[in-house]
Amino acid sequence: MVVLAKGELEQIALPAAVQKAAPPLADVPEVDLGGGGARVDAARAVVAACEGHGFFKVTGHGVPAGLLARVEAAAAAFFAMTQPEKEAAGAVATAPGSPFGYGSKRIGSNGDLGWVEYLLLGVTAAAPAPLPAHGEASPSYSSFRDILNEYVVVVRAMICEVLKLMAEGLGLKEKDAFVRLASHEESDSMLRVNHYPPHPEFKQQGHGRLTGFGEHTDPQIISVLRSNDTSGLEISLRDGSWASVPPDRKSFFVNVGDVLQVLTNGRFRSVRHRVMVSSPRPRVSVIFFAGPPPRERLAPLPWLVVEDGGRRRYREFTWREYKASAYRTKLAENRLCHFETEAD
Ligand SMILES: O=C(O)CCC(=O)C(=O)O
Ligand SMILES: [Fe+2]
Repeated sequence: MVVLAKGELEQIALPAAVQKAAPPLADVPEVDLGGGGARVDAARAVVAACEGHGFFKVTGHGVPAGLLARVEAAAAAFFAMTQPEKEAAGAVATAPGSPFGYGSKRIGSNGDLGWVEYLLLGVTAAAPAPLPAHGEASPSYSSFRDILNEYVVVVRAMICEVLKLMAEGLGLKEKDAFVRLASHEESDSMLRVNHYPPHPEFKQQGHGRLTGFGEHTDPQIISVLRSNDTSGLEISLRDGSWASVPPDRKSFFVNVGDVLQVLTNGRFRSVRHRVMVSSPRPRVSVIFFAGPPPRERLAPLPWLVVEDGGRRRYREFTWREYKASAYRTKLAENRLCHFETEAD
């Protein structure tokens, strides 16, 4: 269970002005991967969604419901362990000083706080066991890791399919422009399992909503999220207002990340999102962040620069450089602005 000190609670509880619940997102864009329609239509739908909200729902993905249920149950069992057990299990999954492992309330190392606890794991492209194995890990972490390994393999396959559709929909000659980054053997991907404990009773003090995970964009290429049926995810719309995403445990949700915004020269939108906690039920989410290899040089794709009238909106940088820059900033900061080119 997450326990908060008094000062921390003040940071996580929201000021009265933002206590009002965000309205539900009326038109969640949906892409059916099930082969029901023409491939060209799915490719067009993916591109339209990435240009619009930078966010869409994936149905017809073929990931067995039984696997999703096992992941959810194993995550719930992991977070139901005692605090010392979680810390011990999370610590054996990582080397000291790394961002990976179990964390509670503190999101990253720059002072961001949230009503959340999580397990963050590095994922390599080497199948079939992408997550680290440790002989001395606790039994509950070992079985959780095995289930997550299975999950990573099927979700990565789905991500590759989505990335191919994006290139097709954009009419790129290089059909593997995106997928080669996520399937490269050195791809720097991560898996985060988030647990938002039920909202504690703070009503007497006037706190109705807490920040679960503060607003941010995801730095990678794309992130693919699956959650239980508890709401909380909100996305920022182009007019700056927030909309809550109705949960759907049968589907996946895809966020465009910063890298994809750069590769598409700003045509796709890296979506700002956050998680608000107001439910008496816990929220459990699992997010796969598909990142490029650390040494990969990232820049707008030439064809998309031509289509944009020759204006190149971002300078070239490596993923390693971008990550180093991102880790120095607070969650909510705009990180891409440091890599923008001057407007003519
Ligand atoms: O837990 C969620 O539903 C989303 C969290 C998130 O945006 C993240 O971990 O990057
Ligand atoms: Fe995120």
